[in-house]
Amino acid sequence: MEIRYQSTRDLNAKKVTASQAILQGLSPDGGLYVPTEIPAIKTPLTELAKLSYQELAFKILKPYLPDFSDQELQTCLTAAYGSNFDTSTIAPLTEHANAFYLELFHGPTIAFKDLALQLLPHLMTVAARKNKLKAEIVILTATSGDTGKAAMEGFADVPQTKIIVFYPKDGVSPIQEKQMLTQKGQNTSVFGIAGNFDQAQTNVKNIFNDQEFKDYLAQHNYRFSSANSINIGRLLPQIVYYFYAYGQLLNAGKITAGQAINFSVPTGNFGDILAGYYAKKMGLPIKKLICASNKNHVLTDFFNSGTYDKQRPFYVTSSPSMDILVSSNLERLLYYLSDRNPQTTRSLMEQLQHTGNYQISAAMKTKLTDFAAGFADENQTAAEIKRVFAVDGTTLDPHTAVASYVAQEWLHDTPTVIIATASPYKFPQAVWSALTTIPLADGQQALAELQKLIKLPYPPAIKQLLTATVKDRQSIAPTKMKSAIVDVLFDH
Ligand SMILES: N[C@@H](CCOP(=O)(O)O)C(=O)O
Repeated sequence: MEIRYQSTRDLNAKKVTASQAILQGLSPDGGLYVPTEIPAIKTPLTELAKLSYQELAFKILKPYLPDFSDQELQTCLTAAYGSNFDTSTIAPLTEHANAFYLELFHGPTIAFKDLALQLLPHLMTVAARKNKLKAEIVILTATSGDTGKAAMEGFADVPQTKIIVFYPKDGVSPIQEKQMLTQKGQNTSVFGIAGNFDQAQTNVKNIFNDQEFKDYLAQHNYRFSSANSINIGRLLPQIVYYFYAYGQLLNAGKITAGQAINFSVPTGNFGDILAGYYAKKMGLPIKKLICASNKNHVLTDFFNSGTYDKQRPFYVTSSPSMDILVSSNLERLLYYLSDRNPQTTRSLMEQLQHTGNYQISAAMKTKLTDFAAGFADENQTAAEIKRVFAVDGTTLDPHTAVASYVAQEWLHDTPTVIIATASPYKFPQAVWSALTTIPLADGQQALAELQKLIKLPYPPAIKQLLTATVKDRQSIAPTKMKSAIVDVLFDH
């Protein structure tokens, strides 16, 4: 049976094709699309290890995208993973300080989101053609720093699309903000909101579910989709690099085929680590998926207690992309923990919405053993940057440092891959202050000072940023997101 997609909350189990799920982004009932089955990988790991990133991506993604022809998928992959990455290996694995780091920051926006967002626009374009879609697709995106830029970069000037991004105006790094404010493309718009990421994400989801608004837009030939990991088309491409990391370990003789390894994943919206969970369910030998959080450790508490409680202070940290208290993709995990029970999933999500918390059953809790969890506070994050730098001069960004810190407990008896999600140049102030007590200038000077210290060449994204024209920041209240969308679409 070919894979189709159904909502985590769909009591009638209505199914859509992969291309329809990608176009819709979110299920109409507010749930998230999940595949009707997780396909087992049949090719031996030793064979997968011989493939290029593009070839591997084809093998992994093809069963999930049965309504894409081989030719269509190949074309999308060739366009997505080429000279837009600064290394032909796309996602190199390096070894430092007794651990392996999967470098996912070699794409055009120097964050791991590029691995999915360089592909999604191509998948979306094919999906629109396949479904004979005439409407213009409006990609609504909430970001805590990385997704927004990567999504705009991916969708810039893609025909039949407009992309509108909302970010917390005081909750991203200056470089992340500058990356977004220098984005080119007639179809891109970005707004800073006077609120946090959770408000941006909740409002985006509410707008998605506002039938009256959707009907109004439909009359004007617009429909919504998403570039966040709530869109299954954003999540699936992320499965690939878990297999790719494993292959690189095999090729380097660091493990033998079948040997189980850990992945430590800096986690906010739970999309990246959920892709690892899919990889494990497909047959990749993973011992623990280590969910690494920052000071906003709602997920650590959930894994350790079975209770999810978002009612707590929201901290702005040095790892802003993880400053999240409502972790969207956990909904998909709840669906699996409940043996794919949409009723249970819906009820837990409704509890979260109405009371701010929920507790999973003892039976669901027993299934959390695929995961381990921990967090690093601000001092621990800075100390980890300093520790790894002292070992061999490698500079971690604060998100990677969180995962690296949390991984230390797990890497003694099992090879452990730390997902390195961003370049340190996205967070010069945080990295600098972790490495030295000398005060750092603001703006471009900060980058130059950091480069002198860490001696890492600027990636192309940073070189471009130095001379790019910066647009004025448009700040709005979170309650004005809908009117901002209307302004963009109707050019008010
Ligand atoms: N960390 C993210 C937040 C959104 O996550 P996503 O994976 O759902 O797009 C960011 O950098 O914006």
